[in-house]
Amino acid sequence: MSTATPNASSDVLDFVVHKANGLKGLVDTGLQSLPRQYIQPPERRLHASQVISQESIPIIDVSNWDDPQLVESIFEAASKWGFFQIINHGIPQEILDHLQDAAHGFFGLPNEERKKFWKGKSPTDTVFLATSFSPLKEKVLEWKDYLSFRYIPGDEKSQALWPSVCKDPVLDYMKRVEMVIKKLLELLLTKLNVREIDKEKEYALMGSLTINLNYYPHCPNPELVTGVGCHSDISSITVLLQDDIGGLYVRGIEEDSWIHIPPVNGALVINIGDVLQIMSNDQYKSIEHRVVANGSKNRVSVPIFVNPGPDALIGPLPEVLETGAAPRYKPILFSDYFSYFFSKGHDGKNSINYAKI
Ligand SMILES: COc1cc(/C=C/C(=O)SCCNC(=O)CCNC(=O)[C@H](O)C(C)(C)COP(=O)(O)OP(=O)(O)OC[C@H]2O[C@@H](n3cnc4c(N)ncnc43)[C@H](O)[C@@H]2OP(=O)(O)O)ccc1O
Ligand SMILES: O=C(O)CCC(=O)C(=O)O
Ligand SMILES: [Fe+2]
Repeated sequence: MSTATPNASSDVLDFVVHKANGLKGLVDTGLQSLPRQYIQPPERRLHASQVISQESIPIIDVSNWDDPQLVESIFEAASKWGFFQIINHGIPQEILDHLQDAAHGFFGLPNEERKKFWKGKSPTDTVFLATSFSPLKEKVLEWKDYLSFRYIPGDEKSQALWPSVCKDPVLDYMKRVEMVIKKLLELLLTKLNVREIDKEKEYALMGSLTINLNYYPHCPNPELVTGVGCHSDISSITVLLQDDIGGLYVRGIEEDSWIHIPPVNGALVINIGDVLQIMSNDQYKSIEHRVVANGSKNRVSVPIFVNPGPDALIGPLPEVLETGAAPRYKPILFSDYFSYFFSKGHDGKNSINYAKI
């Protein structure tokens, strides 16, 4: 059944957020032109002149985790770019393909089926469907819906309530990717003089895993909107699977320059988040990135936010300060940082100032 496209600004917010139709529901009304609610001011759009093609972020082969050169390559990429792609990580292509199919499968469900999982209505708090970033707090909405899962290994009771179209693909992926996350964190921490990740450090680095299925529907005027605005992640690291459409840009070293992260079949994009920048006292960089919308294709991407547990206290690691370096951040409770992050629209790298001394 088709529904009329809402047009007044308040109708759009009501239809998309309060009536739980999401952006996908809006696009499915047969949207011909862009509602005002989604039009970004010019200074928040990415212009072709800002994109540089001479630079690229590293692609790192991780087939041998014990290779001494690997730790150096990861250290360099995490310190300089804050972003890199990994290949030959051992997760079968079939598992990655099923995950992307699951994202399309969920967002292809009838509106009434998707709505059952809307934030605040979902049958379990370990999965919810949402839109944009902080839709009641931001000035302009982002061109994105997402289905978010909190992954707790062995939590079969709540996982039984996950949408059946994506439950198994998400769980199969999570079981395989956990080892990759642990290896990456081990290598990153080795270069910070941490010899062993004990239980306390493990909780601070990866005490909570969130996996999102992001859905960016095709857009009638992609140049006027933003898929995801300029931001850095708050995670320790983020592990992202993107499809073959492209659209993810990372801030370059030159003033106001942006570098495209090209889709590489089977690769995972890894980025350092604010938590690891803070723990490393700025040795590692959590770099701003953004996503542009596409005029003809529906893009999916699947980030895993490797986050601290909510009551972890985050600050520069003692091992990092052993050199006598002055701490640049004060200890913060991760749950406070999380709430602060979502209390406003995306605003580049400003969130980390919350923790700065
Ligand atoms: C997305 O880009 C990201 C994400 C990240 C994330 C990293 C992560 O680790 S988690 C990813 C999943 N996201 C979340 O878990 C955050 C979800 N939001 C919240 O938990 C809360 O909104 C809050 C941040 C704690 C703020 O709470 P509060 O101020 O009390 O506001 P609420 O009561 O929750 O909301 C009011 C009202 O709005 C509805 N609502 C809020 N957000 C959304 C949304 N995105 N979509 C749809 N609806 C939303 C909410 O349900 C309430 O509705 P009522 O009908 O009950 O009034 C890292 C980097 C990135 O770029
Ligand atoms: O969709 C993407 O490529 C990246 C999304 C992202 O940056 C995020 O969800 O934090
Ligand atoms: Fe991000």
